[in-house]
Amino acid sequence: MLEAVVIRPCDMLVFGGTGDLALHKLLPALYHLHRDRRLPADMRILALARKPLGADAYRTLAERHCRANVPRANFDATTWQAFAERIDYFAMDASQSADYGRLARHLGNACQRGRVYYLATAPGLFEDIAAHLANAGLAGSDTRIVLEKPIGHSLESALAINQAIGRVFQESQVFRIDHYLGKETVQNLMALRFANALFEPVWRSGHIDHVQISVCETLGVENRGGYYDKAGAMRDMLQNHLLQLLCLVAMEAPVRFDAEAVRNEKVKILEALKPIAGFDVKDRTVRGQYAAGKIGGQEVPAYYFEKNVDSDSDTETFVAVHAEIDNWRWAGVPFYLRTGKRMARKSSEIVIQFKPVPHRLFQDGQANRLLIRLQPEESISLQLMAKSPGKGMYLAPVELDLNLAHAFRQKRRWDAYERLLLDVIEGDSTLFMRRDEVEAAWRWVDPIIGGWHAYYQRPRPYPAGSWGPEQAHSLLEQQGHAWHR
Ligand SMILES: NC(=O)C1=CN([C@@H]2O[C@H](COP(=O)(O)OP(=O)(O)OC[C@H]3O[C@@H](n4cnc5c(N)ncnc54)[C@H](OP(=O)(O)O)[C@@H]3O)[C@@H](O)[C@H]2O)C=CC1
Ligand SMILES: O=C1O[C@H](COP(=O)(O)O)[C@@H](O)[C@H](O)[C@H]1O
Repeated sequence: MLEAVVIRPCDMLVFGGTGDLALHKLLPALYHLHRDRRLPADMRILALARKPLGADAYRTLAERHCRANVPRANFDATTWQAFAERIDYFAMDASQSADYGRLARHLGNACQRGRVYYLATAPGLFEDIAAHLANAGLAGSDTRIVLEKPIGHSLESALAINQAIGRVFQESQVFRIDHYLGKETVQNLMALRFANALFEPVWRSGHIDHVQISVCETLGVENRGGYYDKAGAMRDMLQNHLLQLLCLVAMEAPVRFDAEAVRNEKVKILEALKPIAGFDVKDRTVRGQYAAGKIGGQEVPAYYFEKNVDSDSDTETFVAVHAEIDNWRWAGVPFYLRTGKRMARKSSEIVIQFKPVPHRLFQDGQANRLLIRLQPEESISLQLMAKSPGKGMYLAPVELDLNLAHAFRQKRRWDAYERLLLDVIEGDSTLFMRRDEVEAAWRWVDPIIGGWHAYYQRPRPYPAGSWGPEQAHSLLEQQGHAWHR
């Protein structure tokens, strides 16, 4: 079992402090934790990036983004002032070793304190940052490092990053973050499966017809075109978030709820994924790219007109995969995964479609369905068949609803990053990806990307505001299934 290393008092250094992630997600999450008195009282936050900014200018930038990203009712000037006193900024080029000497001098006595390094930068910088921190004597046993996804862009690059990080930090100091694991409903999926006796007997191929995991966004690539055009939906979303969701649906019950036990079970699922390579790639995957269309009544441009995107780009903004898990529990059960940008509605959900009853007594019966909704609202509902009132046995589906926001309405819903940042500070890596998980995920994804190149086909266009390319529907129709709406 991993020992959680207590590193208080500790500071947090955010590489990429001027970036989209730091300003939109990390600082608002830290603000909320500060407001709820969850942060160590003397914890300082040092944002790092190349942009030459003074600490005050950075605090002004941070305040603007926190005001925009924290619900109005939770933001007040007094709390902000106290939070802002924790924040400092240091301009440096993270790829230059000389800048780490300057950083050590800037930290001064704070060098004696524990530190969390949050790498909110492109993965291309991870190896340099780890090596330079070590050379500058800034990577002792009282430090932790948080790596944002995607870890690399292929198995080879992920191995190189993991090795470089492993040369400097013990695995127990490394936190590979996947913010989907911090979402309440995702953790509720584990509670549902492993704290209720009801589901386990039917949670298997004998009773489950198929599983759908969909993460549909209405957003385009916003101001992240430069990064996204090199990544695409497969590396940006499916390799990490969707495969993590699949693991939580499919894994065996861990013997304990701790980092090693949970991650041991997840990695078994990733290793049991049936390889998709060669010709199978054509039959079992669909890639798409959004064309011009309308979202919420507004005209939006095609992907290749987005800022910092190549005008001839063949990057996919949509991907759908028919996956299978080669183990006793799941043999023969299709797992359909789908994610895309600029789709008809923001909706992230997991659908567990049960098989029909073995012998039909009534005319109009439908098989049961469990719907786990992550976004926009969090809910879990089980569709059952019930008799419609009146004469005759006429059946209709009814929902047994667990509205989580309503059930726990007295409690503030935490953003995923709040929960995960606190876990890092407290040294709990249960909801973070272990090195072998990341590598197993790339081992499965790489041949699919390889197949796309080998049997080259441009991504199928789909109008912005639709549910993806037609071929994504055929992928399920071939098996007698359809995407849940
Ligand atoms: N944005 C999001 O919602 C999410 C992002 N992620 C991941 O987080 C990471 C960062 O994403 P995002 O914030 O969107 O990216 P951005 O491009 O918005 O930010 C990159 C940051 O890195 C800094 N940076 C770049 N090069 C250097 C350098 N040589 N030295 C020091 N700082 C540098 C930039 O500042 P400057 O140019 O001033 O140096 C900037 O602060 C990516 O890996 C992404 O996949 C993960 C989940 C969600
Ligand atoms: O990691 C990422 O996630 C977001 C979607 O996150 P969500 O919590 O809003 O569902 C996605 O937009 C982004 O491209 C990706 O890098």
